[in-house]
Amino acid sequence: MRIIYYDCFSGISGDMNLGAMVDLGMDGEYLVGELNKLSIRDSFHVWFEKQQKHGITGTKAHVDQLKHEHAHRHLLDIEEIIDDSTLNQRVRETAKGMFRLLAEAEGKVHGKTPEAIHFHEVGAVDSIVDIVGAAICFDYWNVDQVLASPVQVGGGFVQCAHGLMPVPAPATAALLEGIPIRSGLVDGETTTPTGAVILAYGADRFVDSLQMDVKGVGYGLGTKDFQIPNVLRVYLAEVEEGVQEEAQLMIEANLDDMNPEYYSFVEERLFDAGALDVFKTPIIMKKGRPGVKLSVLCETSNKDIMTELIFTHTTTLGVRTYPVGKVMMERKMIQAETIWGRVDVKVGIYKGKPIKHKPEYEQCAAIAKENNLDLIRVYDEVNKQLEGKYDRTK
Ligand SMILES: O=C([S-])c1cc(C(=O)S)c[n+]([C@@H]2O[C@H](COP(=O)(O)O)[C@@H](O)[C@H]2O)c1
Ligand code: NI
Repeated sequence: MRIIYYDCFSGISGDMNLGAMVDLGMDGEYLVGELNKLSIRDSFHVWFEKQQKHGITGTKAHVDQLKHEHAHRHLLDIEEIIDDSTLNQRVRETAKGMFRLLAEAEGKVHGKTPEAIHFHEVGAVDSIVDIVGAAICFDYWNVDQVLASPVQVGGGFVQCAHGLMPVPAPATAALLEGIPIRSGLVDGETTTPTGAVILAYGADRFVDSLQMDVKGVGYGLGTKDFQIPNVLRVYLAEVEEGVQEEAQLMIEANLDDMNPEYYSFVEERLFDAGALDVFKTPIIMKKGRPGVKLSVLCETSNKDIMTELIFTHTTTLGVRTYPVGKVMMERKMIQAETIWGRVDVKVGIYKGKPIKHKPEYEQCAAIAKENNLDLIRVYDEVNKQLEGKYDRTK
């Protein structure tokens, strides 16, 4: 499987992304030619330059604004600009999808609907170039999956049109919901709303570590200078199809003196903080005492927060930790149209072949309750609808 892996140790912004893509081998002239399909082509000049940061040679993308503008665009204005272009449909849909996500994040922050949002900085010409450019890049590389590392957001405060904003800026924080982030490596904004939306929309998965066969590496240089190299690294790589082995961590504690009511409380906290799994095993401890082994599977980088939660919310005085390899089948979601409505179905893919599927339990249970049916009948109907929809032998 061909992938692009975003290594966001110093975050991501729209121009760092464009620079990294050209550095990875995308023809800069092709990218500029595609961007010139926008009706606002006379308002910008995009060019690329090889530069160094901390001795790392990479590509700096320059987006010069040619006309002074005070345009405060709404989502509909931007959708119109994109639709008026001669860009291919996939690029137009991706770019509009990213702007909608951005508008939803801004809407959440400013208490407005996405349509009512008055984009200022994030709707300026350079943001349109960065986002449409990102859509052109995704279309150009046409990889099977886009993966990314946890995202460094930086720290401190940033000056923007709203005034001083905490880093990550609120729109960035809203866009990064559900995405693993790291903060505080530098005093400044390493990830902007535009960078965040590229990952929030474009990345299929976020992983701490990855086994890959690297085919190319590109560095996109940022504008600011930090103590760390302000660059975005991207890899073009092959990963083995069907199975993915990731290094994760198991944290365990044996408990024999805890109020049973505390378990669900700590479990909820652990899941909220990003635990990948939490489970309990009955055990017999010394002196014949019955107890419970609490096991928490998590990303290695979440060790401290998980340990703190276990120490704070259980009676244990210590935990055991050990690295585990987690082998995952590739998954894809498909839909089954049943007589009671649509049901999502997870398909497990091994070495490129779909070999099993599982209807989403919550949706089947809701249908069973609403229609006074037994669950087996609902599962049978979903399975019937999927017959011939995917071929297990291919
Ligand atoms: O323009 C708007 S509404 C805006 C909102 C926010 C919020 O977090 S809300 C933040 N910013 C800042 O503007 C610059 C530009 O970001 P790009 O993504 O266009 O590079 C950046 O510092 C944002 O934090 C703008
Ligand atoms: Ni804003």
